[in-house]
Amino acid sequence: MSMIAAFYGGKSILITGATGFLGKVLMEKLFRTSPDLKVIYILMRPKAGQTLQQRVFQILNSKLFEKVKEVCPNVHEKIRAIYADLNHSDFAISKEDMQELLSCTNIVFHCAATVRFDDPLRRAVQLNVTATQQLLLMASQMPKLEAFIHISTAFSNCNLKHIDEVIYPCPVEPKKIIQSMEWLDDSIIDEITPKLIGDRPNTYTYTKALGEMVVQQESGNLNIAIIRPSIVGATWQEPFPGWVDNLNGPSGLIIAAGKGFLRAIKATPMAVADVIPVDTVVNLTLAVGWYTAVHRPKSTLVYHCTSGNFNPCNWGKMGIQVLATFEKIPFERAFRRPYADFTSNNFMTQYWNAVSHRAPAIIYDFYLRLTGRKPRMTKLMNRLLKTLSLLEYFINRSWEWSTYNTEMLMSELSPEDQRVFNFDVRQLNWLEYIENYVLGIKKYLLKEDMAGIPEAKQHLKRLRNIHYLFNTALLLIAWRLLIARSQMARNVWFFIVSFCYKLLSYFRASSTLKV
Ligand SMILES: CCCCCCCCCCCCCCCCCCCCCCCC(=O)SCCNC(=O)CCNC(=O)[C@H](O)C(C)(C)COP(=O)(O)OP(=O)(O)OC[C@H]1O[C@@H](n2cnc3c(N)ncnc32)[C@H](O)[C@@H]1OP(=O)(O)O
Ligand SMILES: NC(=O)C1=CN([C@@H]2O[C@H](COP(=O)(O)OP(=O)(O)OC[C@H]3O[C@@H](n4cnc5c(N)ncnc54)[C@H](OP(=O)(O)O)[C@@H]3O)[C@@H](O)[C@H]2O)C=CC1
Repeated sequence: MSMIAAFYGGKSILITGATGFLGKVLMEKLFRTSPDLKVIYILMRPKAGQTLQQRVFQILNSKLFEKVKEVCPNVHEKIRAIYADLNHSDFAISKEDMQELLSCTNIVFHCAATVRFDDPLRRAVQLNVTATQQLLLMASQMPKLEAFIHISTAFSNCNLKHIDEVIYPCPVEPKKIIQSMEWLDDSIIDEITPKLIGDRPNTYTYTKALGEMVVQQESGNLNIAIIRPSIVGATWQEPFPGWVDNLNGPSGLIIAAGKGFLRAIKATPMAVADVIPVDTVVNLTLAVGWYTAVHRPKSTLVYHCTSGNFNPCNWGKMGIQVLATFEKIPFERAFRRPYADFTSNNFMTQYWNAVSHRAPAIIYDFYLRLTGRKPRMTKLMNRLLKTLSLLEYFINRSWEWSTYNTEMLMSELSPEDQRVFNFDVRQLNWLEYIENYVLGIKKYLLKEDMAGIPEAKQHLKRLRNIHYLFNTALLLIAWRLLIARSQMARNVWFFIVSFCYKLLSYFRASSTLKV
């Protein structure tokens, strides 16, 4: 019997960010392994014209929850969607709901965050720092609370090369940052942002570091732990391999490469691709929840959930395997044949951006205009280039994360828990994982049918022929222009033609002799 699964039985669990990538997998695993849990409260907001109930209905009826419905048929009754907007000072939770949350919650998993790299500092602080502070304040009023688990990121201290499982201080106190956001106007905030984030690449990593400081400072008597996952990727094993539902991290770029938009990328092939499957993060999170509540460590423990020092894979290997998978499982209606290369210097990056990204987009938009349609490729390409520039920082560096606490926890688990809540990435086969990841993107993100693979292959063959035809035509035009302008080119051309003619005559003569 799994001790961790038994621990969550009968518990009232509060999850923020339950509608996000990580939150959904966390809920799924909780229901599947502890179907006797009492209730999961999810703090959520209506979105895209959907009410809370419609959003919950959609999640529970998705493929991800198919197994849950077998083991926990009354799962609908065990989810309590509570209206909350973490951008509001008191989360805009009703009095009655707040009363219930405060009096019943046993465990809190705080997953909600803005993970955008380009968010203005004010927005990132509100969600990643102020909301964390407010949630901790709520937690301190929960008499039955056993553990508070805060999800951070392994990149919160990406300005360092070696990162320990400790909370590093930022130069300006989070409380001061929160206060200043209340009275500074947007233009001043924009001006001071580069100074505040210092040698971090964006407001996301900076505010996640501030969030950790808040957790440390406001922890009081709470049992708290922090989990720092690296780049969260598709599921490895559970509930099935390859599940993914958003474009963050590598997923968006895999689509861009598979559809033939992305042809070159500024990346260091030998840099470690510290991707971690989302189900591994969830297993560690649930194990940490159990350990924190049951063993009550004296201080706030930080757990790195990374793959690099257990089972490293680099971007070069990942890129090659992604491209190899496209051969077997191509995406439908590709713009160009998938082929991408890593470039290492700025000049080559600019060159490939002009030749392989911008020029084809301009030509295609010109074609769309000619055929009376609305041009869209240049806009799409500009977005892709913006995304590439934001991700560049992470694919040209390697980090070392120490994992003492994570290894300690692994050794504390019973063999059964090690199996049910497996977070040992030494067992991960990268080639298999990447293939399933690409397949998952095709099925669950692009919603493409596997029956369309022969047609997709046929389409790629047509694109290859168009490519050859285009290159040949280009070569001939260039050559024709050269001949018209240069005597030397004419001489070379005359030499080649007469040489070919002689070669042909020779073969013809020798074949006549044989007969
Ligand atoms: C040798 C051969 C080599 C061959 C190589 C070829 C294969 C390539 C495979 C290798 C892949 C390598 C990939 C490396 C990726 C590394 C990522 C590292 C990240 C580490 C970060 C730390 C981890 C974390 O803690 S946080 C989680 C990560 N967070 C993110 O990833 C967020 C990033 N996203 C953003 O910040 C924004 O969404 C942004 C700025 C990218 C776009 O903002 P914008 O306002 O312009 O657009 P949106 O409204 O958000 O969306 C508009 C449009 O774009 C689509 N989109 C959104 N995100 C992405 C994305 N990441 N990639 C592509 N497209 C994206 C979105 O769906 C919208 O589309 P619509 O059609 O308009 O709906
Ligand atoms: N994905 C990754 O690669 C990594 C993620 N992490 C961390 O993991 C956690 C989860 O990330 P992930 O699941 O990928 O992120 P998602 O963007 O998929 O999910 C974010 C969640 O936060 C919720 N949220 C955002 N703003 C608000 C708000 N104002 N009020 C209420 N809820 C809000 C979203 O709700 P809604 O659906 O309504 O928008 C959503 O449920 C984050 O803390 C992130 O920093 C760490 C390392 C890597």
